Amino acid sequence: MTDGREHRIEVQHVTQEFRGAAFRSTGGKLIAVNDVTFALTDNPPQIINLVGQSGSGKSTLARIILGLQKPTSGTVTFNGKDIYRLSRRDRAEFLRMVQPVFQDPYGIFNPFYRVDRVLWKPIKKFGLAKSRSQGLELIERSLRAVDLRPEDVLGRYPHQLSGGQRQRVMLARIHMLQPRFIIADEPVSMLDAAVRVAFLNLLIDFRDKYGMTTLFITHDLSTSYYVGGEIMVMHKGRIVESGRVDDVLLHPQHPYTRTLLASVPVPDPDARWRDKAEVAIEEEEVVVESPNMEVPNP
Ligand SMILES: Nc1ncnc2c1ncn2[C@@H]1O[C@H](COP(=O)(O)OP(=O)(O)OP(=O)(O)O)[C@@H](O)[C@H]1O
Repeated sequence: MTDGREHRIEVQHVTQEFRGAAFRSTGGKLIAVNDVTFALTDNPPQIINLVGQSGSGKSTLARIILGLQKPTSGTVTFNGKDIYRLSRRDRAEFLRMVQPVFQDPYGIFNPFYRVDRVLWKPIKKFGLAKSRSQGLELIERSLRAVDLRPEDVLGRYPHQLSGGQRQRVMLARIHMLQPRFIIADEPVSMLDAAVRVAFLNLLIDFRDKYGMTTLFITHDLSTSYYVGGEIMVMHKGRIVESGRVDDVLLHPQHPYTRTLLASVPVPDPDARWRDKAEVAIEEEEVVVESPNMEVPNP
């Protein structure tokens, strides 16, 4: 649970270059992330969308923020400390407080083990329970919090669950850990529309009930429109436009944002999806008082 203080991730002038023969046409290197600066805070908690087409650098940036890939230059700090130079103790705190959700968590599940293992691991690693029965109680509570019935999940192997159930198990894990930040990289792109909405509602719930801030990475503008909040548009490694979702999507300023919007397929005439999107944005306007991102002009 939150300790009442503000937690902050600062991404400052982060650049990631990749070098290799594959990039011969661009001088032997590719700048996947180009001088990106912004801050995430859990005060107030919110969902910040990071959108851009395939190859724009979103996943690379996510990996850098998660501490999985040290950038070529620039820094990422968590509560003021460089995440690539943390002490053992601070790193343990960072690993608990900043949790990933990936496109398909299948890679995180070992196909030879029951899914229970993914839920027991954080309990052991972070000492979340004093006894087996307390651990089981925590697991069951977290599964129910993400609308999964423990009896439908526990004791099963990953392939025996649907993609939506596997993603919810990852959210149950997050519910147990109560991190301050979720870095969600295309978490719903493999889910069908109904399951997708349910997953997005849980992220919104996590923000409202537990004060978690999510960096929500997607190439799909309609999901950004649904979750609302803030949005950053990424193009060729740079953040080219940012602001509130409704402002940016309804009144795009940057030509790339306009192109992205123009490439959105005509929406499915599913009136419920549309209605919910509008309601979500109206609610956002009440909940979020001020933007908490600082993004430089391109
Ligand atoms: N390890 C790597 N080595 C070389 N090039 C890489 C590496 N990782 C990513 N890239 C390149 O960096 C660019 C940005 O990739 P990245 O995966 O961050 O984009 P993305 O916006 O997340 O795209 P997608 O939505 O398709 O995942 C791409 O051109 C990609 O090919």
